[in-house]
Amino acid sequence: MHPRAGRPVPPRRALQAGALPGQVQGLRLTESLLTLNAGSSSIKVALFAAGGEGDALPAARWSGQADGLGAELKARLRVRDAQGRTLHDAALDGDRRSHQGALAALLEWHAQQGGGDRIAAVGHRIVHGGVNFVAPVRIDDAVLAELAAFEPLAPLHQPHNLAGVRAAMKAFDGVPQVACFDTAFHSTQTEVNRRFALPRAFHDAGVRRYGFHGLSYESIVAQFTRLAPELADKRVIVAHLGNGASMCAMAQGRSVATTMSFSPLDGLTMGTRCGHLDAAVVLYLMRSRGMSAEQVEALLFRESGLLGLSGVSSDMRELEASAAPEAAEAIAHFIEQVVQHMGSLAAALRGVDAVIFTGGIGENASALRERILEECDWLGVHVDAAANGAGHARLTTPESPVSAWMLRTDEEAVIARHTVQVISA
Ligand SMILES: Nc1ncnc2c1ncn2[C@@H]1O[C@H](COP(=O)(O)OP(=O)(O)O)[C@@H](O)[C@H]1O
Ligand SMILES: CC(=O)OP(=O)(O)O
Ligand SMILES: [Mg+2]
Repeated sequence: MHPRAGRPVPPRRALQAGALPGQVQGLRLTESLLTLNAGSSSIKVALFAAGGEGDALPAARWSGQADGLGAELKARLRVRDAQGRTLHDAALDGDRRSHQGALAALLEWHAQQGGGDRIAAVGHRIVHGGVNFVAPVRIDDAVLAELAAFEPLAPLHQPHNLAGVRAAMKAFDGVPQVACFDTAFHSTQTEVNRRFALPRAFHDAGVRRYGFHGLSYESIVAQFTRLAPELADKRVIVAHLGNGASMCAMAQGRSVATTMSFSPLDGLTMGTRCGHLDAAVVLYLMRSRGMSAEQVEALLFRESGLLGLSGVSSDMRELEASAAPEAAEAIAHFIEQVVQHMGSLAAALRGVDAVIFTGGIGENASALRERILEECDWLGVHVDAAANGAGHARLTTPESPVSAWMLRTDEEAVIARHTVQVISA
């Protein structure tokens, strides 16, 4: 399947020692750059302006987020400045509720500003990098063609990621485009943890566990290294809980095991994805129910998870507000899966020193976080309900043997830093 499949992937530390997102060792941003991050229900775009003190990139001058994209949700586009003040806030209707429509709306808003920013580069989140892409890379036609081959493995992301590349190539003619991969962070895992128990030839052909949300995990490692350096160097489990959700076990800031695998379908219950599923269910659906590959894909990626369980919504805010018992059951399913995977990942690390929540749900749904933490009490995580409810960074009591934290992921800063490194190389 992949031409260079099977070649051992060299271990690499996701972040250079001492380099944190926002800091680029020995580099300086002299012109503006744009970052594009298409998630399964969102598009995030940020403009990093030229300047900054020393090697530090300034905070994004503005960041725009379109969320609630897709089927039944209320889509909105909001743009905020570096101080968090709202520059633009509008509902997205009709075609604008799609990823492409929302991106067009954002680029239009940017063009209307006429701020004279010369965009020196555009950095893109690309969800699937396969076997070959384990570091950020400048995009050309050959890279684009190779990345398009992964569209069937990440149907909710890769087509949007690559549409973003094409849109940016058109809007910013001749400007370098840089791909930053969700999968790259996990290239430090051992062969044992990257293998499915299939005949070896399949692994060599690229049928293996990749893992995703790597740019988010890099952001969390960098922030946690600043906040609690002694803990960041130990055994940490990060739960990235958003519309897509995964968890990662890390030792010394490097990925050891993660819940997503070949595609972003595996692991936890998600907004519209089923998470872990006995592969024989797929055979049954195709053989006994006569479903086509396209129908099975739609079922597992777009109609399952919280949406399928509740019949109400894929959006955690709507489920929390719903009185339907099915909505409560969907939330309970989500929590149970996080708790069970917490145990599994703690075993992968042979113990755990800290747990961190991030992502749209992990950062904002404090009542849900409290329920997860209570169920993890057996692991030595003793929740401080007041701190958790108040949205503090530290969520556990001072005596808790294992501490828990909430940190806001900043994939944009990671993309910006990688982009400066690639174009300066
Ligand atoms: N205040 C909140 N309370 C509960 N859930 C929230 C809140 N804010 C956002 N979320 C949930 O976060 C999820 C989106 O997460 P996000 O990480 O932004 O998405 P994506 O996976 O598309 O990047 C949605 O389920 C949304 O309901
Ligand atoms: C990989 C993935 O599921 O990403 P997101 O959570 O942004 O949809
Ligand atoms: Mg996301």
